[in-house]
Amino acid sequence: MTALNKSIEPGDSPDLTEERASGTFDTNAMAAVIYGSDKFAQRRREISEAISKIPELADSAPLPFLDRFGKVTEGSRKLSVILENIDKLIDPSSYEEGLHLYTEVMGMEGHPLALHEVMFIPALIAQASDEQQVKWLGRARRREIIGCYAQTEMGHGSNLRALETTATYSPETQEFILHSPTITSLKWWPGALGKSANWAVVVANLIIRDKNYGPHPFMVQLRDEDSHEPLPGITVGDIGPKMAFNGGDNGFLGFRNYRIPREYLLNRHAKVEADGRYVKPPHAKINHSAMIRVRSHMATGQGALLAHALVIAVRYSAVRRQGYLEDKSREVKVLDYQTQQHRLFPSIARAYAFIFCGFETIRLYDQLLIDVQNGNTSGMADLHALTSGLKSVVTYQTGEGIEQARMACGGHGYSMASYISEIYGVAIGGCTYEGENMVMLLQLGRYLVKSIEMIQNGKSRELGPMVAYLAENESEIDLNLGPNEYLKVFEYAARNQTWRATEKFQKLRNSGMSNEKAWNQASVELTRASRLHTRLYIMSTFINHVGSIVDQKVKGVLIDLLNVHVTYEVMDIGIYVQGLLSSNQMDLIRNQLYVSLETIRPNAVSLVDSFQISDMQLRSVLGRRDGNVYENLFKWAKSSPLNKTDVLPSVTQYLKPMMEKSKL
Ligand SMILES: CCCCC/C=C\C/C=C\C/C=C\C/C=C\C/C=C/C(=O)SCCNC(=O)CCNC(=O)[C@H](O)C(C)(C)COP(=O)(O)OP(=O)(O)OC[C@H]1O[C@@H](n2cnc3c(N)ncnc32)[C@H](O)[C@@H]1OP(=O)(O)O
Ligand SMILES: Cc1cc2nc3c(=O)[nH]c(=O)nc-3n(C[C@H](O)[C@H](O)[C@H](O)COP(=O)(O)OP(=O)(O)OC[C@H]3O[C@@H](n4cnc5c(N)ncnc54)[C@H](O)[C@@H]3O)c2cc1C
Repeated sequence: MTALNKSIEPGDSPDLTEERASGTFDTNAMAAVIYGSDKFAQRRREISEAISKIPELADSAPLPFLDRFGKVTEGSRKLSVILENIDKLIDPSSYEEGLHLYTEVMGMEGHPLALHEVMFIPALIAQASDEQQVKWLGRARRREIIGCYAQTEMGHGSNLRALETTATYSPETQEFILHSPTITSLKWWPGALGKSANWAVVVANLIIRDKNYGPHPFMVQLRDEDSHEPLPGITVGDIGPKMAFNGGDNGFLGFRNYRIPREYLLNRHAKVEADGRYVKPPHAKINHSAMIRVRSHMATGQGALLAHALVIAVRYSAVRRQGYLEDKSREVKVLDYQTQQHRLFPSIARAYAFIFCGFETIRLYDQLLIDVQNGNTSGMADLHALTSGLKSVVTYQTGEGIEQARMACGGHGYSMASYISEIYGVAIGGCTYEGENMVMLLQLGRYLVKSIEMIQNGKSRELGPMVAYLAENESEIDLNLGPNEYLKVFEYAARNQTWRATEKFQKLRNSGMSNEKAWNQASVELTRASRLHTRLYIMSTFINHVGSIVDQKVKGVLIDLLNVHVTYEVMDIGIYVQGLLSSNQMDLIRNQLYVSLETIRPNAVSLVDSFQISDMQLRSVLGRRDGNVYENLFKWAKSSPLNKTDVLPSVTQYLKPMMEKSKL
């Protein structure tokens, strides 16, 4: 009989082999569910295999031992090896295959093409006219040029209306004149802007005859295509080291009356005619589309980051032995402690939930893109609200889950040999980029308040399907019936909190307070409503996705995981359901959670193996597939540059003289 867990190999740690043997489902079948199809899951494995056969694609040293300069150079070196071999590795027309290739080889510390693929090309697809796409999209896709997305400034990121960079139209020359009037107007943060990109989509205020038409996207050449030197009128550079992404060159950019042709305004939606006449776009916020796209992809992206940390922590917890349970003759795997399971298993459930929820959100985005290209912008507000809440909740919970995974690895979790701190730094960047989380929760809050106002005005029937529950009355809850009942508990919590927050806002406003002040004083309550609404969406997409799975063994274990999810989530929001659930019912749910942790235990390693993240991609000594942690930890430490010599120059120069002096 072939093993159900496809990861068992001779030479593996017996502890991990034992875990893999206890798995009740085929990990390849689960990978097919995680990656959307058996075909793509298989392609991922083939690509990883092909990568492993090209030694130049491996890191030249463990990345944590490289300095900033080394990391940036390493990214570019590997990129050139990828591009030499690309036809051997992937189908270059497949975006997903490309993403897997980059993730595996380049890792998560940033590289020159990250923003080119994630924002620059998508911005051209969504915002450039057909003619402009002929001019630039092919060049970008062939990587003749490297692009980035330059919107945020030193002084303003969240409040786009206050951006200071101007693009003033000159009808005489039919050019836009880009200018950075102040220090705070310098573009600041855009990935790959500092040293790599030679072109950028720049967001600047469009000014025609002294009238400001607000932020618009412009295609701007930054550097000479031969020498790569910045063009006259451009000041550009790297913003320095960051919490993570240190292989990337987030940059600054300033313009000194820098001229670009009229045709360089990305004009699929808004146009400026030769005489300076402005043609309005079909929706005022259409220029935000590149952000909506990334936010739509963030649930799967963050789910994958959480998965990385959990692969490390769960595998390590199955080989780490510390303390005793009943058998005093052998120390126990730390994964057998209930506290360890409680720390890790709800996060496994969340990683799966984020990935499944991401599928649905990407589907909604792809549909919106088609609709918008056909002139129908009616779905924009709904998706904006949904993705604003979603990016905020998944990034925050991913950060929480990764930090718990680090602590679950004890002291070795704190070492860069675990690589968890790098994953953490990358993940929590998501709490800030693509809209600071509080700001985005408040965007969803606006939408929820408007929904309540529709109900108050007798327009419940006009509510979209995702907010229809706000108009319902609560019903009795029978918690023995399974996940759908837990969904009702969440609906109760989200509905109650949304009404309370809205009523607080309205009461303050009706008391004579200005709209803005009332909004500010209700804003913490509003963000709470947004989080509950979003967690309800995540739970409902998880339930729907599991319902659609055909493989019965895979479905069985996902139902077990869903039980971990729904019971953990409801316990976590206990304060919001006090009016609905009795203390006996809360005790019942708590016990169901503990039972579900035990149920999932034999499948824990197989569930994380199913993410099929190769050792190369994981870059973690603790998370190695074979579980041979200790000998490799020692090897890793010995490879530290500090260990190249037994006596460091700093000792000879400073410590020795100090000790000698003290002897006198
Ligand atoms: C396959 C792709 C992979 C994706 C990545 C996946 C995983 C990540 C892993 C690795 C990633 C690697 C690299 C990427 C790393 C970093 C990239 C980062 C890039 C950036 O950060 S780019 C800069 C992002 N900046 C922001 O997000 C700014 C945030 N601020 C805003 O968006 C806006 O200012 C605002 C808060 C939305 C407000 O907008 P504003 O124009 O001022 O509007 P208001 O006047 O306040 O509101 C008016 C009205 O308009 C509605 N509105 C706003 N936006 C939209 C929209 N997009 N669509 C529809 N409607 C919108 C708003 O709701 C208001 O409506 P009302 O009816 O209430 O009036
Ligand atoms: C890793 C990384 C990569 C990035 N990549 C890019 C990129 O490629 N291109 C690009 O253009 N930008 C990029 N950015 C910039 C990023 O988009 C912004 O930093 C982000 O949008 C937040 O804006 P801010 O920095 O102005 O934060 P601020 O708005 O200054 O936030 C500071 C605090 O103020 C609060 N706050 C602000 N406004 C409000 C409000 N209205 N109500 C309540 N609270 C508020 C926030 O909640 C936060 O607590 C990147 C940032 C990072 C960290």
